[in-house]
Amino acid sequence: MSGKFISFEGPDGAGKTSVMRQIKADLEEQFGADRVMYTREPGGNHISEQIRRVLFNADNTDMDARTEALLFAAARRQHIVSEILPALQEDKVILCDRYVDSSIAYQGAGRHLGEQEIWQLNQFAIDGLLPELTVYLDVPSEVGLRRIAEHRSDQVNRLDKEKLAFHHLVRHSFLRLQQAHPDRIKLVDASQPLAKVVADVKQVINARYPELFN
Ligand SMILES: Nc1ncnc2c1ncn2[C@@H]1O[C@H](COP(=O)(O)OP(=O)(O)OP(=O)(O)O)[C@@H](O)[C@H]1O
Ligand SMILES: Cc1cn([C@H]2C[C@H](O)[C@@H](COP(=O)(O)O)O2)c(=O)[nH]c1=O
Repeated sequence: MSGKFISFEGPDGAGKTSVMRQIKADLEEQFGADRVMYTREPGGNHISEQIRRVLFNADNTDMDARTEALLFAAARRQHIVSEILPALQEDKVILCDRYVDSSIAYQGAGRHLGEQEIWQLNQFAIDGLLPELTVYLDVPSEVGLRRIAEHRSDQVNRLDKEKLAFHHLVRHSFLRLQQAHPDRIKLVDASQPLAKVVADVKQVINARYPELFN
């Protein structure tokens, strides 16, 4: 098995955490815990986790949109260097909760900074590193936000609190990204029951990496 970089994307409440938990457990059963790494953006190491706290602090209502975009890119850079590159060197399967597509959708479209501008900004951070496979969990914004409101109201972050119009812009940006990069980004209908979503995600991963979930 050689290193594999798989990212998971989706609007808030799409079910990434729930799906990735199951995918990680099943891969660990197949290959052993030391061959699989779950990690998340922004975060995954002590520097990026500090940036995460600044980004999601509900008191930071006056944060400028470009500041926000730069902080996400900075957290991404550190995460690549501290987590992703070493895990690739160690031939692990990397399950990464969000990556550059989230910045394009949330900051580029949601914050009106421009998708191309955010892509350009992030080139310095990612230095050419893209996942081989991105699983995009698609769910209508209303459904995702309802799930969060019903089950996770204690953990609502600064971005979850944005208005519905913001979340619509984010989702449609993800859909455009998927259409522009159909080889890398695979769409899974995440409005289905969780077990079916997990089964569909496994199928998508297996299609790219036949040795996984065979
Ligand atoms: N397919 C599903 N059907 C119904 N409920 C679901 C489904 N997937 C996840 N949920 C529930 O929706 C809520 C949000 O799920 P989860 O935390 O996995 O989403 P997420 O994409 O990681 O969210 P966020 O982007 O905000 O971190 C949880 O309470 C979870 O139990
Ligand atoms: C990487 C990244 C994330 N975001 C947003 C998307 C979500 O609202 C939060 C992350 O929370 P989650 O529980 O980990 O899904 O941050 C963003 O706006 N831009 C980014 O680049």
